[in-house]
Amino acid sequence: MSLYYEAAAVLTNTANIGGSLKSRIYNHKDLKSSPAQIFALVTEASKWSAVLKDVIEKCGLFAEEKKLTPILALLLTHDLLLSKSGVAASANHVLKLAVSRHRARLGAELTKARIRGGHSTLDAFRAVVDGGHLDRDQATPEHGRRHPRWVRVNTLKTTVAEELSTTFAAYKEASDLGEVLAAPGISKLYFADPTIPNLLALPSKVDLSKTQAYLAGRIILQDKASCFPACLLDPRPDHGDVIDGCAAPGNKATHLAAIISQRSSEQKKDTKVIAFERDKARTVTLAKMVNMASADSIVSIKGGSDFLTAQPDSLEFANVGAILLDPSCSGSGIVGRDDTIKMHLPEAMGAKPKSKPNHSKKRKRNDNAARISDTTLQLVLDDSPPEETPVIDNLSERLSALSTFQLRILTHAMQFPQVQRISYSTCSVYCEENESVVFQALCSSIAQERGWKMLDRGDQMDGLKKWEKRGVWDRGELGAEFEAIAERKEHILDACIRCEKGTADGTMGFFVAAFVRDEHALDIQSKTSGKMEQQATRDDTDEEWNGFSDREDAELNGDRNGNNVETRKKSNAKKRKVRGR
Ligand SMILES: C[S@@+](CC[C@H](N)C(=O)[O-])C[C@H]1O[C@@H](n2cnc3c(N)ncnc32)[C@H](O)[C@@H]1O
Repeated sequence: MSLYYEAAAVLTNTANIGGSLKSRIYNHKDLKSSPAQIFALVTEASKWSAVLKDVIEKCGLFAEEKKLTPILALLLTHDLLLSKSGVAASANHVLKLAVSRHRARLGAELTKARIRGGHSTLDAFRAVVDGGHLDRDQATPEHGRRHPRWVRVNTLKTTVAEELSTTFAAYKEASDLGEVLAAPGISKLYFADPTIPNLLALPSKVDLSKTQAYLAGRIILQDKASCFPACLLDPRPDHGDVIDGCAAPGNKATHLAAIISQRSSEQKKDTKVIAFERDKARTVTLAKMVNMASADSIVSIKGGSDFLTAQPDSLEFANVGAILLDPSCSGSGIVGRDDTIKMHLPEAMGAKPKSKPNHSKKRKRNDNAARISDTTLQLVLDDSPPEETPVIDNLSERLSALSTFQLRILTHAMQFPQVQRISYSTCSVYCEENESVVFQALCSSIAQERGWKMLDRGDQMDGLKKWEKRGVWDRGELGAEFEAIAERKEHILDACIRCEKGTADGTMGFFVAAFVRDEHALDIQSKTSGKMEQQATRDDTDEEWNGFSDREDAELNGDRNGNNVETRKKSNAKKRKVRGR
């Protein structure tokens, strides 16, 4: 099969592989042409498609060439007029003949388009197309405002200065985020984010997926809002280990690792991130990401493990002082991706295209990678793992189930005796999953008993303190169930942080809040546990010791404080009756 038939088959997805352009090409086992050649042909032709559609239609190609489909006509016309090596087929190949017969008329139409656009030469025209300036429509996503390509520099492996002088050496510094948002999608511009350290904003369509920095895990593609939780949690060496309760694909876990590593080395402490992930398949992605980010020595993965079954009193977590929770949510804040290619397909005058690509009926539910209409074909370029998949069906039912689960996981985290800080985040725009969960958690018996309160705005890291979008309450008067916090409502909302999608901030829709323990409550607890510990040790001397079981052996190995495991286990069991909701 020729290069053109194969490229058209990839675009119409006849092999039913689905997913992004890259996965359709690179996961296709039977291609005769080189995948790189097909990828280059499709992406180059898409850049020119707004011009070529016009050229082909004005030339009336379909009236004479009945065998050409719109996609084939576009790909062949591209190579005939714009590729240095011309159409990649033998001189008498049926496809080559179908377009080369019309070379003069097609060429004349391209010249007219060039002159109409005010480009003096084909090279000048090419520079404009390559710069992404041609098609405003192509540069602007459906939600109206452009979304930057956010890049977190992984300080476990490199520094911002090093990346600016290598990966981004050809990039110019923008004066503000607005300049990045207004620039054509593939412009070489960057803006260093003032809120989050080591974060850069680039124009939306800059493709970094083939750069050494991306392939080696020196840079991580992570939305600005998704960087808020680790910064708000602000883990310090004296907090001890940190749990990430819902970790895959691993953006926040690797971000935590980077922050911890920087601070531990400053203070020579050896802290780690314990990353829970319930889903086995997503655990594989998490492990890959942790490895790629060189975070293996800091992040310990508990794959296929439900955080809700983690025992707060277990010795394994005795050194845990902070927990990051980013549980499953409705995903309603997720922004549609901008890294798509769009092909404008030619039509015969007054007629529909002869061969329509695979229609949406055949698409899998929730497959956002490809969208097809009669005149345009749109495909996501590559498959970076999403943090969350948006809920589409039965939203109100799902919101109720999600918020129940979110509250459960948050109050579970509040039960860990040594934990001093918790961050709670969602990529949801709904109050039910955000402020409402925070209010309910603060009113829970465990929060009251353990002295959990909000991390006040004034105590948040500098960039987040200055962030203007704060919590909102759109559910009217607070009911009796919130009596315990009614007086502090505004104060609590001011401690919550929101990001809105489709604004000049360039973020997705997001929510994050952090909780800390009242110093007084911590004091009381440590005195109480000290007394209980002494009592438990006295009790233990009266009991017969039967040696360690396998599980206890494992726990012994995990006891980083070198304490007697039996003593600790028994005393822990007596310490407290944990109460959640
Ligand atoms: C929103 S995603 C987390 C994104 C991640 N924090 C990041 O930044 O890359 C939620 C993840 O939590 C996992 N999850 C949900 N409930 C869980 C539980 N009870 N215990 C552990 N993982 C859970 C889901 O499988 C999913 O991978």
